[in-house]
Amino acid sequence: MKRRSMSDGTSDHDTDDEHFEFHKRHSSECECNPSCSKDFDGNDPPCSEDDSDGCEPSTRPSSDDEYHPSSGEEDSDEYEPGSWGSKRLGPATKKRRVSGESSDRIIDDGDMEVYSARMAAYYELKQSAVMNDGDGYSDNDDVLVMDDFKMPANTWSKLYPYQQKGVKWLYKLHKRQTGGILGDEMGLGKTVQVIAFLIGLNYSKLKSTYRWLGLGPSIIVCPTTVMHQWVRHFHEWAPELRVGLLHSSTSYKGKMSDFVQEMNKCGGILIMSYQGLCKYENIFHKHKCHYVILDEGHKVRTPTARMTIAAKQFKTDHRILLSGSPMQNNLIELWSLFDFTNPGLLGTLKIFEEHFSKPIMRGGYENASHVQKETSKAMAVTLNDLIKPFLLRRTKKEVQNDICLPQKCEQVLFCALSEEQKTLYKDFLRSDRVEKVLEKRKNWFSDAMTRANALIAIKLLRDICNHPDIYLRIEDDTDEPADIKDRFDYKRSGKMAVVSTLLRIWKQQRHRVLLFVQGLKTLQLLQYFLIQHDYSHLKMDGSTSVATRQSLIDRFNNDSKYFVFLLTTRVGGLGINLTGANRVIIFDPDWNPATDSQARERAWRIGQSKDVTIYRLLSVGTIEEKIYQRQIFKQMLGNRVLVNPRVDKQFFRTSDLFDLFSYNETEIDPETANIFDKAKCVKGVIKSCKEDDYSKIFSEEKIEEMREKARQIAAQNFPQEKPTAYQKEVAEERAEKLQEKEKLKALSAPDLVKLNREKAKAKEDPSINRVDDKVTPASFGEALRYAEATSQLHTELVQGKKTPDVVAEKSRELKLKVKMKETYTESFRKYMKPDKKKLTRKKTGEKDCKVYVDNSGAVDEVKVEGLVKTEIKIRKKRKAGPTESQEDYVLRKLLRKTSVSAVLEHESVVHGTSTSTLRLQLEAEESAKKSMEALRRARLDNSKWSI
Ligand SMILES: Nc1ncnc2c1ncn2[C@@H]1O[C@H](COP(=O)(O)OP(=O)(O)OP(=O)(O)O)[C@@H](O)[C@H]1O
Repeated sequence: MKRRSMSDGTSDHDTDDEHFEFHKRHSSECECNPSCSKDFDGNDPPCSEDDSDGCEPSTRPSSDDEYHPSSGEEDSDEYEPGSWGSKRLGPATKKRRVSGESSDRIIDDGDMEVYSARMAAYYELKQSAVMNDGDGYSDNDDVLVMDDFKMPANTWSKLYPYQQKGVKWLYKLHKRQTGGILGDEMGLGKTVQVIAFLIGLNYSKLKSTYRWLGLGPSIIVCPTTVMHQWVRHFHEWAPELRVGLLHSSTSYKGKMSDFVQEMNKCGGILIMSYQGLCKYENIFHKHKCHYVILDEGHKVRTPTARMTIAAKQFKTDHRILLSGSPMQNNLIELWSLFDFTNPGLLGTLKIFEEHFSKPIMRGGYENASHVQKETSKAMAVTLNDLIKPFLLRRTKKEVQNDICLPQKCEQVLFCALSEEQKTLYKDFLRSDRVEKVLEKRKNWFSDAMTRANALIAIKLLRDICNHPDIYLRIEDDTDEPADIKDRFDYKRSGKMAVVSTLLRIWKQQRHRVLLFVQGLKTLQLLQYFLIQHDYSHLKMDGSTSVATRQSLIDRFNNDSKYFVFLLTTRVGGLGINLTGANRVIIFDPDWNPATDSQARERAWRIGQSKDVTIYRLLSVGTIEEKIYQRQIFKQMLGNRVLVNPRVDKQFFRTSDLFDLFSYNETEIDPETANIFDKAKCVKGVIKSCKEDDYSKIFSEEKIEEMREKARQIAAQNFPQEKPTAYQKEVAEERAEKLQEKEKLKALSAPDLVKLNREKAKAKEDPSINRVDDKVTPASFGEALRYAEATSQLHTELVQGKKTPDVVAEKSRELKLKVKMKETYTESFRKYMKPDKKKLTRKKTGEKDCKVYVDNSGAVDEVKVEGLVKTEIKIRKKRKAGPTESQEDYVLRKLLRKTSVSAVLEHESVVHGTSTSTLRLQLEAEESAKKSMEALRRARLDNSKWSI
């Protein structure tokens, strides 16, 4: 049998695929290596795809920790030949990069020459008036934030109020010489808060316990993909700080040990990747540093992983961890994060596991006794109280008043398998491979071989769910035919057929899409599909070189010609800003709920101006449903500890292997929808809107484009010497709209937020309306009617049907009525409702074109057939039909025309279910007290305890 070769050092490490290949090649019985510890939920093996350095040692989950992290990591620490020693930037390149001319790549300050040139350019700019950028602050103004902690006023003023609170919180930790977790939801500006805090430290010149004045040398560890984003943020917010990359893409030219020393001496900031932690640990552990900040710090959630151990070795008094998803799979992970920031706070791992992790987890199962449930709750309350001072977490909902984000709608789509997939799925479940796994199901978790076999079997089931080709190509093990791209048939996959419908509609609606997938092979097939359909797209996975990732991101965000960004969840899902898109598809679920949430948050974050819709696709009745259910379990567990420990939540019972290796063909009623019976589940067909409610089908731009086309045809067929008042009005309106669009494009993120806030305010207060450029107390409806009536009077004046005097008199009357806020009378109505226009259809002679002309002879409306599939009728003001949003329209189409059988609202699944339990508080509290006592003892014994 021929095998496809393993990926080389620079390939994607973000998929299960290599892992699978590894098993296939190294196993005997079912070709699986029993020593591999990747657990049932997709945890990391030593050979894990995410960890090219082999940072992760074997970690064996205990049976109680049924759900462990999935291999979270995203990338290889790609090596560019000749870096460190030989990579040189020509002076021209340097100059261009420093001056910020069109350059794809962001360059760090590793090379002293580059830094000096950047500083020279910066000071030159600062001298000029440009730097007094209208904030109302001069460069010398500062703000006394608290105690002696100061900050330049123009930085402080740019922070949102909740961010200012975040900076104060960081300073409080600093004063107490303790660490903490900044756990704000993704996209709320954790990076910005940390940089502002560091600017403050630098600016305040406070004395530290060590020899540094202000800010000393600091280290930021982050995912490889966002290293350049950090550099960019520093250059924007703290241009004077020297920031170097401890990575092959740095501009430094010498040995890395010299580089670390140089940066340490000059108090610079080193940015490095998690892979770098293992690679360079011997170098940076020699130096003491002021601050160590772990961005996406949940990466150190596995206590025994090498990168976790390396992170905990830094010589520093101040440790900050940033993570939008601090708890992902279980409580041990939370322990590991606090063990980095506040060593000893949660006792030893053993004590924590026994007294917190297990009881809280057990009480979460559906079959837990009342005592277990109450104990779980009491322990969660205790744990929540313990960590509260060291964890700051704000959700987007909580700070909505500050940031005014547009709406987000997140749905789970249950897609049926295609007939071919169903056959493959059922055959596989009946195969020897599955039988062997199930034979040993009693001890499957403790037996490495069975666990590994189960993992492979699950992987294959997931492959079938994605597309038969992925599975068949592995099973047949034939060479990839050259014409696979052309022969590829997406319809053989139920989910891909749904993607096809979604993309078709979204293309019409002019939305832009992030398409996230887990595996490389699925990614490849989806790319074939995009090419076949001529959808312009970009792609990013682990094989994309680190240095070009940021420029790809920028390209997508800034160039609307790209319709789809195809990404692997692990590479594209972490830390980056992709606000250019407003539609997200998560093609297959990850065991780790945070992986999918992180992906979705790339679009719904500060800087997004449009409403965002997210679709998670699940193959109904299959393993994917089970994975999703476990995601919810984990998410509820996280909420119990981090959000509200007092709330009862209905969890699941522990799983049986049979449960995972089963297939429920009932497509109409997905199991998940039944479990979360209180969640909003849309089954069947949504009430339809009027077919001609085109605003739901086409984007505003598209409709405007069609209108324009119609106008052009009308103008050709009915040339008029003078434009009518209506036409003038329309032209003016159009010009205004265009201007507004241009303005919006030029707005910065905070200005956009400000604008959104004003709009939201105006929506809330219907009494604020502008008539004749004055704010009137009239209701919006009245103001509109007034505007219509005035416009009608004006038309009649132009047509010579009324004299100027009469029009002026009537206008005055109208104005008066609006101002007096009267309900409109008969006489008023007379003006408001102009006679119905008698429309006559005229033959234009041009094919596919109908023009309607009103009785005054003016072209009222043009209908162009064939321009788009459906006839477009754009009448003036149509009475609003049943309000169907674009999302409802899409769902209706999916339910009617594709294999989607049901839709669940994700948020209502996570937050909406509850069951009442008997309260056995006394026993629970007693148990909680005992655990606290054990923890106290553990703390005393723990030599690491430092607070
Ligand atoms: N006060 C602000 N003014 C302008 N832009 C801001 C501000 N705060 C945040 N942003 C912008 O919001 C976006 C998200 O910020 P950032 O990347 O820091 O979020 P995050 O919380 O670190 O997200 P994640 O958890 O996904 O990494 C960035 O583009 C950032 O520039």
